[in-house]
Amino acid sequence: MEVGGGVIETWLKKHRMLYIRATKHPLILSIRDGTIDFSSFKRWLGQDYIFVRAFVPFSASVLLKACKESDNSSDMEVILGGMASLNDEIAWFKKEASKWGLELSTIVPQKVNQEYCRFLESLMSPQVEYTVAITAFWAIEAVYQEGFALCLQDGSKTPPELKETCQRWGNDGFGQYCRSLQNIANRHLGKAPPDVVARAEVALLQVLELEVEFWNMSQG
Ligand SMILES: Cc1ncc(CN)c(N)n1
Repeated sequence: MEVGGGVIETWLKKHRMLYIRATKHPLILSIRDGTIDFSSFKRWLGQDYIFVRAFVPFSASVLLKACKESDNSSDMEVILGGMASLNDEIAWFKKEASKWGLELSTIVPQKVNQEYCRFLESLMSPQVEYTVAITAFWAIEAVYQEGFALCLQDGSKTPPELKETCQRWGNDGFGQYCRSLQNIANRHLGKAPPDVVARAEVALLQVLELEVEFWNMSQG
């Protein structure tokens, strides 16, 4: 439970407006207030399935970097735990898609999704430092955690059909996982040279921008 007072918290204050645009996007707010257009949800579901499939090899690359570059063996265990739940996540997408009558094999990735997947690929290069990759990895998970947790708060009017989706990323266990990733990122950022820290900040901003665009794309 170390979270607080690290580089990440400084950045979240500095880039607060962008962080809010990513975590409290109108699409998320429309889930929370029950006004969501289900065609937007279906578009998001199909596109996110493609994204998550690209996220798996990125996660594997972060795991590899952790094994090679981290001084703490628990980093590997935290990342491995996240990867194990990605296996479950892919199965969930398939089940959810069939519930909504979506044929996943026919879905074509939209331009923003392609850009996001290309960004993940760029981070998979061995030249990208573990500190930069783990910062992006944390941000990608944290944005979903924060956004979907909002839809589970008391007083939210999330439609019953979407509760399971919100639980997937908004649950407390996933919240704890994101805090563990944040602690790892903070620990590495705290001892990284300034050029690496600067690249990690750029990666964070890229994630946040892409997340906003991903929601925009889903909204149609
Ligand atoms: C676009 C996006 N961002 C983040 C997550 C959470 N892994 C996701 N599934 N999709």
